Amino acid sequence: MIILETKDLKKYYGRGDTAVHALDGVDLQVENSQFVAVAGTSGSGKSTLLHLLGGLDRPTSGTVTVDGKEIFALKDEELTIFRRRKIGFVFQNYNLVPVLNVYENIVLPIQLDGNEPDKSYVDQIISTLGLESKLNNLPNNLSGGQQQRVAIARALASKPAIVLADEPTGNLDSRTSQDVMGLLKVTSEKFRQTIVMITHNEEIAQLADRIVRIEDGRIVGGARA
Ligand SMILES: Nc1ncnc2c1ncn2[C@@H]1O[C@H](COP(=O)(O)OP(=O)(O)OP(=O)(O)O)[C@@H](O)[C@H]1O
Repeated sequence: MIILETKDLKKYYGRGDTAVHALDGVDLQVENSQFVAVAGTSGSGKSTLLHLLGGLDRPTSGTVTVDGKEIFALKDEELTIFRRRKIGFVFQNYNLVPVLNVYENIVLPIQLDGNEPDKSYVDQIISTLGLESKLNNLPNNLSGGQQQRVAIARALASKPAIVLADEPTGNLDSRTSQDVMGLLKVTSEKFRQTIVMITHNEEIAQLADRIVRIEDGRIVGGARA
């Protein structure tokens, strides 16, 4: 089943002759429970693509369909709710709330949506990511790799349709990067979680199930599921 699809997706910054064609007609399909890396050099359009897949920005033209819903047909408020329910984000700089402990951070998006966490599912995620002994810690007392594991747990906990990861190992040393990548792969398999990760690092990209290559705002390899 296709869980994520873009059609002729374009994002231009500016107008006329000086416009930057950050994305220039992207057609992409991602199968449910796949772990996909989007790889490309700096300025190729990776962040622009990820922002559009997550509904954080609107395209110049084209569509993004997540779990059967064309997201840019939604009004801003509807899109905010859809994003909270259907998309988990993992950022390079973790984006944890410093005054909340690890457990509170993990269940925060579920509570913000007015729901109770599925305790057994959250417990499975916590144990898979090896965070059982850290649940009462504040993020500042954790290493970078541990903080990123918390961010991954938070992204997974609400069972989103897709997890979008923006250079998730960008702030980590190479050994910790390998650990975090291994955990992303394990969680994708164990929880049948679709993950789309952007990276400029070829070694990191190689650990995904599939590599989509982007150059100058166009997909040049791996576009089809
Ligand atoms: N807000 C903006 N205004 C104007 N141009 C932009 C804006 N955001 C991105 N761009 C341009 O769009 C192109 C694609 O940028 P994008 O950030 O998507 O690339 P990237 O592959 O994520 O790069 P990096 O790996 O360096 O983060 C680049 O030429 C960039 O300069």
